[in-house]
Amino acid sequence: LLLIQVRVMAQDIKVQPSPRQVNVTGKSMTIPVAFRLVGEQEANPHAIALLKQFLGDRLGTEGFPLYVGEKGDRAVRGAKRLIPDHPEGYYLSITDKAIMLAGNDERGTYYAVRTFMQLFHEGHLPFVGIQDYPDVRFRGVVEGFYGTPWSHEARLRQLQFYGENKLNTYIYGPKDDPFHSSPNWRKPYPAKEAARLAELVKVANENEVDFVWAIHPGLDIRWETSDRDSLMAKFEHMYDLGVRSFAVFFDDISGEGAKADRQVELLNYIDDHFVQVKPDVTPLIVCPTEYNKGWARPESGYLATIGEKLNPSVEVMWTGDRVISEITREGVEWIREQIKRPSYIWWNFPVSDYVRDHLLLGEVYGNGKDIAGSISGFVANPMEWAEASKLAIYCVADYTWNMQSYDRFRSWYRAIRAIMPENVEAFTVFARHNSDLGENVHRFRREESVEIQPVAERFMKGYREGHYDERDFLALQDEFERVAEAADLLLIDRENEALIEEITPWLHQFKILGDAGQEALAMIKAGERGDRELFLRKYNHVKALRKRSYELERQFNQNPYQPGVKTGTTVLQPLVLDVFTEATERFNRQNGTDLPLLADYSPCKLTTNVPQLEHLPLQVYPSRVHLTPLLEVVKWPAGGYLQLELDDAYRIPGTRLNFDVKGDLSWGVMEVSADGETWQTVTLTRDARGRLNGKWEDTPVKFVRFTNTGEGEQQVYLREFYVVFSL
Ligand SMILES: CNC(=O)C[C@@H]1[C@H](O)[C@H](O)[C@@H](CO)N1CCCc1ccc(F)cc1
Repeated sequence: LLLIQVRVMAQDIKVQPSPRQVNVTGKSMTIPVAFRLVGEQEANPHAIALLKQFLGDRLGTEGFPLYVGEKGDRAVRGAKRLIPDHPEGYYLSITDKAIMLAGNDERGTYYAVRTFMQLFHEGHLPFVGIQDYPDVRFRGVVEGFYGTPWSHEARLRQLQFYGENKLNTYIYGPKDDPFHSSPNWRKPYPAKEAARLAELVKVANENEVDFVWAIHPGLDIRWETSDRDSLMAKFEHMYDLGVRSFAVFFDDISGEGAKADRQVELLNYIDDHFVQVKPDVTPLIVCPTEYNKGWARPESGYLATIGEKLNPSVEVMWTGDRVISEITREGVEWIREQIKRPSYIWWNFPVSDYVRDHLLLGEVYGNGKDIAGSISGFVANPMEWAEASKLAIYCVADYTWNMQSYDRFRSWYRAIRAIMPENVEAFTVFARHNSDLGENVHRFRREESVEIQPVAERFMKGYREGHYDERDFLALQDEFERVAEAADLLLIDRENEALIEEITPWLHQFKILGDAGQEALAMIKAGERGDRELFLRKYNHVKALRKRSYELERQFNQNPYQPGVKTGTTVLQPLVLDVFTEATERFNRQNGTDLPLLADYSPCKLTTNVPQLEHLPLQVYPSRVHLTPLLEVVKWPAGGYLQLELDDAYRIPGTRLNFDVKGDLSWGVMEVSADGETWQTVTLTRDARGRLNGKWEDTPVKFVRFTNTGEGEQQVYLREFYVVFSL
């Protein structure tokens, strides 16, 4: 055995999550050609399986001694006092005599193996002593978002990823899975789905992950024994499939199902008659109806009831001060008082089901490093894009294992290297400019384009004042070039095809952004040189790119909430628009031309002869246009019409208007036209709330109009008027 003494420093120990206590001697050895495994019979079989898979045929009965086991096992009895006395803790030592991987429990041994695997570095193993254990007991992911549930394959990849990064919890609770929520929560899974769940449980066990099956009965549960028995039967069914961890979600419900004392009665029953009687089921988890401070009503006594009456062994989830919020020390201490136990954090990030046109690829930051003492768990609610969510999940793994050492940038950068090792630079550029949410209902925002933002701001200010710094111009040009390059490199990337498939629409949008940025900057130079022909070329190119961008928005990621594909919305997109507008206005002034601005470009124009509607602003989205509601009464004269002209011919999968009038609307007619000459009537049907709905699926049309064909003036409230259009 050649003991080449290669100097190894502590920082060379590249273990993620960061171990708590690492002692290096500064020396290392070449990797033994063979290892003699001691302890196979007693050690955690998943740890042994992982070792065998990793070391292959180098692991046998001859060679360098490798002791593996849990506290109390013969193979590691020498390390007894060195193993941290914490759940999932482990002691790892590598010396020139032997290697020892000793867990405080089975999972600790598994984590010792995971750390051991990361110590192999360029043909060497450092002589090291590590004592390590996690800050947070339950760490992982809750698949709890609205939208398309993850695929089976995506889930299998997730479980593998959690095993690699010492996450121990995956909670299955996709809002849109009918067998998780109403009405089919009462039904057993059909054979095919059942088999898939059983496979997930198996793979979760192999990766030392608790597969938690959650049920969401609150929308239609009846507080009587029949439904209680249905729920118990469903849990038994899941137990038979191998599930050993259970949750009940009472979030996003109202009415009967939201009553605290009824919920507590059911939860205590499940705890007493199922969880506590089974030999191997982990603590029951509940997501309360009042799951954030913003929604907590002290007068309702909801949280007080939970705190006082719910069995202490039941874990209670919490999203923080608001639905989407950073988790602070003050916040977790407040809720701990209310529920009389540490809270089990459900962190609503990187979930994007309320900003579906955005990808949230930014750093994980804003949560306290001093909250471990007041929480029992921390699970992240991810995006419907499983692979893209791994960036944030990786950082959550670092943060929850060792909070004090958590470094938001270092972790994020390592996440990128772990997920896209062959395209780190390109993916870093892409992730940097796809991290903020834009305006949203929860008012939750994230940093974006942090490095280039000050350059962009300083440049635009200088440009407007007539004296920008050429270095800023060049820095922006360089950034837009990197954007375009990154998009093309990632589009042909084959190392993580599942990820590229998820983000391809955004990569196309990113490429357009990179090109548009370069061309908008080129407009400035052409304008300065008085080169009209070049200016017009660049002008037309940017307009064409803008149109391409709109077309992508209407084609990809269509959903009823935030359809389309947004990228770089916080700094780069506004910069392109500002540069284009400023350069075009200057050109128009210098040349007496009237080149329209991009801002004028809208896929929809409104014309009307109803005075009050003349300047009505439109809320234009990639695939629908809303008229801004009016509070005052609209006097709609006979023959009065309102017309929307689209920029292209589209089908109309849906149109809705709500004039809030009691009587019928026989005086009005909705029509569509392809050419503005010949019109066809759209049949409108009134729904339960008095709204008129219609659609046009025949030949695509460019015009939609609503006319008062009656004899006299009508008085209406413009509550709602929108048109959804699709290619
Ligand atoms: C802990 N449970 C939740 O967070 C429930 C839901 C889903 O999990 C969803 O993924 C997440 C973020 O969008 N929550 C938002 C729900 C907000 C909302 C619900 C009803 C409203 F009326 C308004 C907002």
